Amino acid sequence: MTQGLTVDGAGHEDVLAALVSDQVASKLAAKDPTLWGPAAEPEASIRLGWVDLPRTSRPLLAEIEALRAELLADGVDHVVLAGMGGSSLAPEVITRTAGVSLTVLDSTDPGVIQRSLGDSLERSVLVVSSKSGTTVETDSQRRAYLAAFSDAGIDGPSRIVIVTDPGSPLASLGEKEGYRRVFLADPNVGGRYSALTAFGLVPSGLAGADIAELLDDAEAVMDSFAADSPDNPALRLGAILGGAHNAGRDKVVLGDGPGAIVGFAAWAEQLIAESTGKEGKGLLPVDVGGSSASTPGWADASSDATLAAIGAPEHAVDGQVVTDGTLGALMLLWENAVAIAGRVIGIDPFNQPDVEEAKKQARALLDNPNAGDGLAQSFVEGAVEVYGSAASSLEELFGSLGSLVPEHGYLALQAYLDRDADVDAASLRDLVARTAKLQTTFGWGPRFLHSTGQYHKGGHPNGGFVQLTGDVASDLAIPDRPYTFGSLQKAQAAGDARVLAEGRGRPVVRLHLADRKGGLTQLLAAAESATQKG
Ligand SMILES: O=P(O)(O)OC[C@H]1O[C@](O)(CO)[C@@H](O)[C@@H]1O
Repeated sequence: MTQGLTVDGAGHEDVLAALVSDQVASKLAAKDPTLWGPAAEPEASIRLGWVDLPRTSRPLLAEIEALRAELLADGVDHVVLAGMGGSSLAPEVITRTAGVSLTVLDSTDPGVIQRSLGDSLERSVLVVSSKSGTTVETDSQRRAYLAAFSDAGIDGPSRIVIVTDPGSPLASLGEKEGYRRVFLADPNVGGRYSALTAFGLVPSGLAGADIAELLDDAEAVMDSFAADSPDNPALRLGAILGGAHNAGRDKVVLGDGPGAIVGFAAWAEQLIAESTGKEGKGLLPVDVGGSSASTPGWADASSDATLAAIGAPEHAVDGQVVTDGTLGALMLLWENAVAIAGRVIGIDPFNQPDVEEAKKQARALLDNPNAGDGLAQSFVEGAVEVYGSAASSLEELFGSLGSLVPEHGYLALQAYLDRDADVDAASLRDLVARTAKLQTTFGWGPRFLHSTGQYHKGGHPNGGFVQLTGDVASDLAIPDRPYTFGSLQKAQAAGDARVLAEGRGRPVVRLHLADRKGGLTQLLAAAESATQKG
């Protein structure tokens, strides 16, 4: 057993034996880019920097600590992070685990942005994190903060810290505009593998998390992942995940045990979905929140899912795998295991071929907003407008969602709303899963587009999609852009709906809340009633 880490689970011993005899673990530790076949080799050759980050990231620690001290000396102690997907999910879980405060802006909802701008601006530093330096959400948030700093008489550039890849447009902008600091991250690490690079460490360290301990915890298990042995926990987890996929279990249910690391599943979702969900294959991560006998998707999971607990589950289930340990150890474990599962599944775990399409559609819709999502209006019930459904009432709609997809398909709820003010939307997941008796995911848009979005478009073609959108009470301009946050959010939902429905032939239903609060109350009541009847 590796110190600080447990992987408890069995199965697919043949797959494990093949991985051992092919020396996959030692080759991965040596950054061998040939492990995923010739087509993946060029990408893999520039994406394996993550395997030894617990050692190579050490020099960053002193730099981050020095900047934190400087900011604190200036009275700046409120850290806000603008970043999507791999540029924010790791800092979110790291800071939550450490119990320190970090405001994560990974939304285009005008209410979310306005609330953040109104919170302690005079004490704020904005960390703008983007590997590509071109992500529209992140750039828009940077613009909004610069304008707000300027309006408040604060020197904006001195309050902006950049994390990006060398040579990106954001790197040059940061230098040109004289931002407080530009951290150049290791370019040989992709976004979803970047937890232990500057992308994970800078915002977390500035917010006060013990990032040295995080690296220590990861380093403590790193060498055990290089062993070509059936006892190697990463090899075992990779064999279970990949072997299960190839035997028809195309979903991984992530169930938090009591006291599990909060937010780990949201981080793992991106790693699993973006890495494996492509070419009509892959593992759909389903974050079910708990792991009790009454958690929909956990105890009642069927033969299409592998159950993976984060921490010991409340309700043990046959065939489950339990992963437990420190955050640093778990992150490195899952990164290794997903890369290994990618080899078993037969895909390139380091590309994300289907993500760009929805971005293109959203850009086109910003230029031509009247084009919409192409879904016809079905009916209006109270504050809810329904598009793309054959049902004639909300209760009927919730009662019939399961029939949208084939046996062992899945449903995805995608809420382009405010994840604090409209948090009740997340309760729909359990109700829908219970009624449809299908694995059901829930994601906040546009956040999920940079996470599970790749799987929904590129993975197994057996998903049905329910978008939730809402009227905006008070919109917010994006400085020097011809669109607002509200219109960007709308275009992102419509763009993704178009790619899913027209591009991929997947069923898409949209529920638009003309009044968010009232509409959500109606949706919950209708879903509850469909559950009772179902
Ligand atoms: O760091 P960036 O370049 O802003 O990208 C953010 C996220 O967007 C994606 O490219 C997907 O859209 C992810 O892979 C990445 O983590």
